[in-house]
Amino acid sequence: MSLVEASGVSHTRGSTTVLHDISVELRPGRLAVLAGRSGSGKSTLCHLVAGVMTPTAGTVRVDGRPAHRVRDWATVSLLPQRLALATELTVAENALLPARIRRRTPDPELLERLGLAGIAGRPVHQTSQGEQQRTALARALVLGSAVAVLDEPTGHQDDEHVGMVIDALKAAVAGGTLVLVATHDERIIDVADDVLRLRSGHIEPV
Ligand SMILES: Nc1ncnc2c1ncn2[C@@H]1O[C@H](COP(=O)(O)OP(=O)(O)OP(=O)(O)O)[C@@H](O)[C@H]1O
Repeated sequence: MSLVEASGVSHTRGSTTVLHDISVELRPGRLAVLAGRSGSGKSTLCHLVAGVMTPTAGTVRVDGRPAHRVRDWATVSLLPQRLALATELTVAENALLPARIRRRTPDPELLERLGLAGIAGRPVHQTSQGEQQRTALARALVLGSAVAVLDEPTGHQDDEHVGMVIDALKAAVAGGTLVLVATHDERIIDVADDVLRLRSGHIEPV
């Protein structure tokens, strides 16, 4: 059964149509990659699946509901390119916030897995960009959401930390999450279950 279903989706930003008639179905427990050059429409499609934008035409459904109506982190979480962390709060406070709000016990290994355990108590404004990106990634994974939408999760990571990020993605998939990653990082594309290639807003035929 598909968890994310986009049907006939087109999207216009300003005066430009940036996605053209996209139809895809994605199942739970998969690592799905949106690959494509800069400007091909990856972030836009991520935002539509995460429900923070609504398509100009067509429908995006998550678990049978219009994506923009979901608004529940346990159903769809998002790692945006602009991380939207609370910089006065600590790494752990940011990463674990969704669990705290829902009174859920977070996976005790999550911060360790992402190399954040040693800086868990440090305010985010005293951390590097790569650390901040992994903090926002932990926040997207902490609830074991049905769908985790991750926009360029390795954009600020060195090789060692790319390995950690990939391990965290695999752990989420093993737990049943549909992980949807926008990336041009071949190291993630290599381990993906499904690869959707975007070119100028069109899905390329496989
Ligand atoms: N706020 C905006 N207003 C108008 N056009 C936009 C806006 N944001 C993005 N676009 C345009 O939409 C198209 C798709 O952008 P998008 O950010 O989805 O691409 P992307 O594949 O994620 O790129 P990148 O890898 O650089 O993040 C691009 O042509 C871009 O110029």
